[in-house]
This record gives sequence, structure tokens and C-alpha cells, in this order.
Amino acid sequence: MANVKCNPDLVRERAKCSFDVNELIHLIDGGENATKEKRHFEETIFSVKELQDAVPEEYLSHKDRYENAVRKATILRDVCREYMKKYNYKPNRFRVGHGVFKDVSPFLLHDGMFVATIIGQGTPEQQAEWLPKAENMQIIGTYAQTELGHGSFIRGLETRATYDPKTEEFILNNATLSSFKWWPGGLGSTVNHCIVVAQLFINGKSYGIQPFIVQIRDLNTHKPLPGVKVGEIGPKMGFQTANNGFLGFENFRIPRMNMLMKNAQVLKDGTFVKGMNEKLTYGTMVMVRVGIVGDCSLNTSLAATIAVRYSAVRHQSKIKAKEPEVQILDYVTQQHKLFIAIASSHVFRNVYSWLSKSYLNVMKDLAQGKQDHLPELHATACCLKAVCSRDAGSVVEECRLACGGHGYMTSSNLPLVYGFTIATVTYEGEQTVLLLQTARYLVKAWLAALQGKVLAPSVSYLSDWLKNDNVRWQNTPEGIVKGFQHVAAGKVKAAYDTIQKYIKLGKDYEDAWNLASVQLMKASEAHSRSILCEVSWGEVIRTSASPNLLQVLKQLAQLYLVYWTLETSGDFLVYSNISKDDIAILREKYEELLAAIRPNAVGLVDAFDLRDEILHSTLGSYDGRVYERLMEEALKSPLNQESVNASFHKYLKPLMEKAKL
Ligand SMILES: CCCCCCCCCCCCCCCCCCCCCCCCCC(=O)SCCNC(=O)CCNC(=O)[C@H](O)C(C)(C)COP(=O)(O)OP(=O)(O)OC[C@H]1O[C@@H](n2cnc3c(N)ncnc32)[C@H](O)[C@@H]1OP(=O)(O)O
Ligand SMILES: Cc1cc2nc3c(=O)[nH]c(=O)nc-3n(C[C@H](O)[C@H](O)[C@H](O)COP(=O)(O)OP(=O)(O)OC[C@H]3O[C@@H](n4cnc5c(N)ncnc54)[C@H](O)[C@@H]3O)c2cc1C
Repeated sequence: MANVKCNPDLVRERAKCSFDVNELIHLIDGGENATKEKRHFEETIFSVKELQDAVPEEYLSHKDRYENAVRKATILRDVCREYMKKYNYKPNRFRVGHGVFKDVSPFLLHDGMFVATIIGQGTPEQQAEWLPKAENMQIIGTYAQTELGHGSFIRGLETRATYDPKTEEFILNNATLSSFKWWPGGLGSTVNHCIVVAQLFINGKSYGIQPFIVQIRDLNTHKPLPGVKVGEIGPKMGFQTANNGFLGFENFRIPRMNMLMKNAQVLKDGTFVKGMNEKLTYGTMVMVRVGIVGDCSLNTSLAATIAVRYSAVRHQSKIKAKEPEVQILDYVTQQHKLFIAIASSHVFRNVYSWLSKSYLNVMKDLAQGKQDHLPELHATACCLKAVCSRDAGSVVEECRLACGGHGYMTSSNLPLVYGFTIATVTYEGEQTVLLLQTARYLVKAWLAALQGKVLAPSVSYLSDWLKNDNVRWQNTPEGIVKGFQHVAAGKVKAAYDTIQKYIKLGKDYEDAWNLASVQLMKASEAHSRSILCEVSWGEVIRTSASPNLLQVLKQLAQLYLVYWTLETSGDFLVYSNISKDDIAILREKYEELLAAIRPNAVGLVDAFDLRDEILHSTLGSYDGRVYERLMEEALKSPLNQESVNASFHKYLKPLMEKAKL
């Protein structure tokens, strides 16, 4: 990239960077070698001509766009397979996927959830049967859980799997319209298999929801098998190429061994054997929620790169009347909009890495029959997924708005990035629903704290606060982290007290919970923010890097802490010992941090190392040829391929002529 002829503003910006951009790239990637491998892989992918679109996708019809995405997904799969063989390297397909598809691969659910569920929910025999076929793409699958009538409340799913001991089969049925599966990615026209989550019935008795692996289309003709009704759900706000679909069964039989039985089992005679914990059936969702935190980091870095590079190139208005028009990046309000995006991407990455480690530790424990840390993992993954996805959505939209009119152009890619980022707020557990799951855990933890019990590490601050809620405020990063914990503890206490108040007024627990649920949701958000602040600050101070880089990373981490303290200063005034003067000091600190980060802004987004092919943006390319690219892309419009469009003779001219009469 270094040899590209660049916009002079970007050249100047790069020259003033105070740290070594390559050092940060290596740090993000996990080492110099990892960067080399990543770049070699990406170079290979993006030099495949067939993966490059001649016509921008947006001009294709819904059908053509889907077919093009499938074409590219198969080529990508082949290239990756060869690459893995040749270099013995497992590439990150998600990152290049943004470049290849712009939007989402129709195989996303195959990779992200179908294979993962076979691993997480299948017995060793079932894995031996299905996994090689799924990994080689001999079969293509998705994860079919959500129905027209139920997505959040999965105990309410209606698809039935009734066991028939005579034939040792399950009979799948969707008797009502609301029971039809609705949403699964790839289901529309791509997959031939799916994991179907259905209510298990044996001898008329319900045994709750279980996962089944089901072939739905013929492997040769791709026709739906008899008893299967399947199709696509139509255009959406984003995710256009994900090929989301619907599915229903009528007396469709599958063998007993197609129920994934790592946890619960159904024996030949119809005996139901309970698993260690029925919630382990929800395991794939926990894994994907952890992954979404990492995905939020990537999505935020895409938007930040586009908006920061554009803001360095764009000149508009003046700060001083007699001086030239300034780069819009020099407006402090613009820095306020954009630097939090850079900081958030780093925070999400650090927290993702921390959460992944917790996830892997809990998986190891579960393999040995220990489940003590499962509730904490579930609670933490729920609230972090909810808050990070919401933040990422807001940050991406703020970046788009920060690009003014050009940010509204599809060719900026910001509308598309927003489309797939904002979907993460809803899928894999709607945000409020997940925050309330964490609130259940917080209320229990609070009760345990009141009883003097030892709490799990992520909530131990509740006991500390109970012992001493009068800690003096300190305007240091550690002091701010403590402040966030005080806010969270204060909100948990207030929500808990509200539930107790309603119970005293004669409400039962569930109604009291619903009445207090806005407070519970806010307590859960505050808990997440305290984790995001504590973990990200902790990770940064443990980072080993050159002094120059470390200084910049600390500035970003502090910016995140101060930004969110100021955004929630009302909460701090209510629940901590912060004073008005402390807030004024923080405002000053915030302005200092924006000024300190300003010279490094372009270097920081360069360090996300996102190739132009991944950014897909007229505004965000490395060379900053913004206006040239906007015009080049505009000229690709089919309407510009003819000097007069047929509609003139057909409609406009007659209209004008009628007006003359
Ligand atoms: C450059 C820089 C870059 C940097 C880069 C950095 C790194 C970058 C890395 C990049 C990484 C990229 C990676 C890519 C990632 C994405 C890939 C995949 C693609 C994904 C596409 C996905 C598409 C979307 C797919 C989908 O959308 S698929 C459908 C998803 N659907 C849902 O998510 C339904 C939500 N609903 C429920 O999950 C339940 O309904 C419900 C609410 C829990 C209630 O469940 P219920 O059974 O009613 O339980 P309760 O009664 O409420 O609770 C009863 C008791 O059980 C407890 N408990 C409930 N659960 C659980 C649980 N799990 N585990 C344990 N316990 C649980 C609860 O704590 C309570 O305990 P107690 O309090 O009693 O002690
Ligand atoms: C792009 C996309 C891709 C998807 N892909 C898949 C897929 O591959 N496979 C799959 O199975 N599913 C998929 N889904 C479905 C997704 O998982 C669900 O849409 C999601 O879990 C939310 O459920 P819902 O649609 O039922 O929302 P609802 O639960 O109906 O939410 C509507 C409102 O009700 C509120 N609400 C619901 N319950 C409660 C409660 N207990 N307390 C308080 N408020 C509540 C919510 O907060 C929300 O405000 C996808 C969805 C999207 C958008």
C-alpha cells in the first residue's frame, strides 16, 4: 500500500504519526508472523479475478445478487480449501468475507452455527458421521430455531418432534403458521440440511426443546424432500445475500440418531435421559454471542477507517475567517464523533479476547462435568453481546453521519456496514431480552452479597460496595473503573429494592420483576459498562509495547473511560461520590485526549490494516482519492450507460406535450 499515490492530506497525516503503525498492526493480529500470514492469505483471495464484481452488486436484481453471492461463496470455499492444504493455515474467512460479498455470505450460518452445533451438541459418533461431510461441504446446513411466532422465548417454540418407538424415528410437524421456522440464513435456497430446534414429545409428554439434524433437500436435485415446505423470506434492511428462509414439516420422519445427543438422549424404547444441565442445549448461542463481541470490533473498525480517512481528506468551512478551509477532522466535534469509534474497536477486541478465554475455560470445565462457572459465563456473554452490538450500531451510524451527504451514498459502504452491524443487536438474542437474563444473575448475586456469600469475580464488586459505598472519587483510570462499579452496584440495589417494594405492595414476584424491568435493564447495562471499562483498561496496562505505542493505547483506553463517564454523568452524580468539579476536570481531560489523539488518527485507522477490497468504500480507500472514486462509481450506474433513457420518450415527453395543450 505504501507505494500508492496518495492524497497529500493523507500523506501529511501519516508523516505526523507518533507511533509505529506496523507495531500496532502486529499487536492487533497477535504477532508479526500472524500479520504476514493474514496479508498473504488476503492477497491470495483478492487476486482471484472471479471474486471481483464487474458490476456493483447494488445494481443487480434480488435474484441475481443471490446467485452471484453463491457463485462467489463456492469459489471462496475452493480457494480457502487449496490454501489450507498448501500452507497448513486456517484462515479467517469472516474478515475477507466482507470484501468478497460486501454484505453477508449465504454460507454464514453453515460456518457460524451448523458446524458449531454439530461439534457442541453431537456425541462423538454423531460428530464422526456429520462433521467431515459438513466441513467438506458435502452437505450444507443452517441453524433453524426461530419461528414466525417465537424468537426470544425459545421454550415457546412450536415445531414438534414426536418419537415413534416402533420405527425408532422422530416425526416432525409444523401444525400452525406461527410454528414455521422463519429467518435461518441460507435456508431460502442454499442449504440441504439444518439443525432444527423442536419440542420433543414422547408418549404425549413434552421434554422441552432439543436440536435435530435434518436433511430438507435432495442432494442431487436440490428439490425439497416430500413433507418439507421451504422458501426465502424476501428483502430485509440488510443481510440481503444471507438468503434467510422459512421452513415447515408435515409428518416428516428422521431417524432417532438425528437428535443431537451430547446432552439429553432418547433411547430406542423412548426412554428420555436428562443431560447434565438442560441449558447446555443453548450452547451454540453462547458461543456465537461471544463471537459477536469480536465481530463488533471488526465492524466498528470498518466504519472508523472510512470516516477518519474521509475526514482527513475533506475540507469544509473555516475555523478562522482569514485562514483556508480546514480538514473536517480538525473540528473537535468531528473528533468527538470519530475517536470513540477507534477506541471502541480496541475495547471490543480486548474484551472479546478476555471473554473467549472465559468461554474456553468453561468448555474445559464442562467436559469434566463441572458447571460452576456456566451461569457467570451466560450472564456475561448476554450483557456484553447486547451492549457491544448496540454501541457498535450507534458508532457506525455516527461515522456515517460524520461523512455528511457522501456517507449516505451506497458507494461509501457505510449504509451496508450499518445494515449488517445493526442486525447483531437483534439476532442471537434481542438486546433487552439478553440484558434481562443478566439482570436475573445480578439480582441473585446481590442477594448472595447481602447474605455475605463469596461472589464470582465479575460481580465481586457488589460485595465490595456493600462493605463500603463511600469510597472517595479519584480522577484516575482506576478511580473511574471503580466509579463504574459503584454506578452498577447502586443500580442493582435500586432495582432489587424496587422489586421488594412491589412485593410488599402485594404483587407477586413476576409482576414485581416486570414493573422494575426498566431499572433491571439499566442495571445490566451499567454492569456491562463496568466490565468493558475494567477489562479493557486492565488489558492495556498489561500490554507490552514500545513507549510510544503504549502511550497511544492508553490515551484511547482513557478516552473510552472518560467518554462514557461524561455520557452517563447523571448516573455518576447519583451513585458515586463524583462532584461537579470532578466532572469539569473530566471534560478538560476529554478535550486534552481528543487533541492528543488527533495527530495519530489516520495512523490508528491504518493500523486496522483493512485493505481497500475489504472496505469497499469510495470515501475510505488508502489513497484518499475520494472525489475521483465517487465519480468513477457514479459512472457505473446503468442509467449512465445511455445518453437518453427510454422513459423520456415513453413518459416524460408525452407528459410535457400534454402540458402544452
Ligand atoms: C481490525 C480490528 C479487528 C479486531 C478483530 C478482533 C477479533 C475479531 C474476531 C472476529 C470474530 C468473528 C466471529 C464471528 C462471529 C459470528 C459468527 C457466526 C455468525 C452468526 C450469524 C448469526 C445469525 C443469527 C443467528 C440467530 O439468531 S440463531 C437464534 C438465536 N436465538 C436466540 O438467541 C434466542 C434468545 N432466547 C434465549 O436464549 C432464551 O429464550 C432465554 C432468553 C435465555 C430464556 O431461556 P429460558 O429457557 O426461558 O430460560 P429462563 O427461564 O429465562 O432461565 C432459566 C435459567 O436458565 C439460565 N440460562 C438461560 N440460558 C442459558 C445458557 N445459554 N447457558 C446457561 N444458562 C442459561 C438462566 O440464567 C436461568 O438461570 P436461573 O436464573 O434460573 O439460575
Ligand atoms: C438478520 C437476522 C438473521 C437471523 N438469523 C437467524 C438464524 O440464522 N437462525 C435463527 O434461528 N434465527 C435467526 N434470526 C432470528 C433472531 O434470532 C430473532 O429475531 C431474535 O432472537 C429476536 O427474536 P424475535 O424476533 O422473536 O423478537 P421479539 O422477542 O418478538 O422482540 C420484539 C420486542 O419484544 C421484546 N420482548 C420480547 N420478550 C421480552 C421479555 N421477556 N421481556 C421484555 N421484552 C421482551 C423485545 O425486547 C423486543 O423489543 C435472525 C434475525 C435477524 C434479524
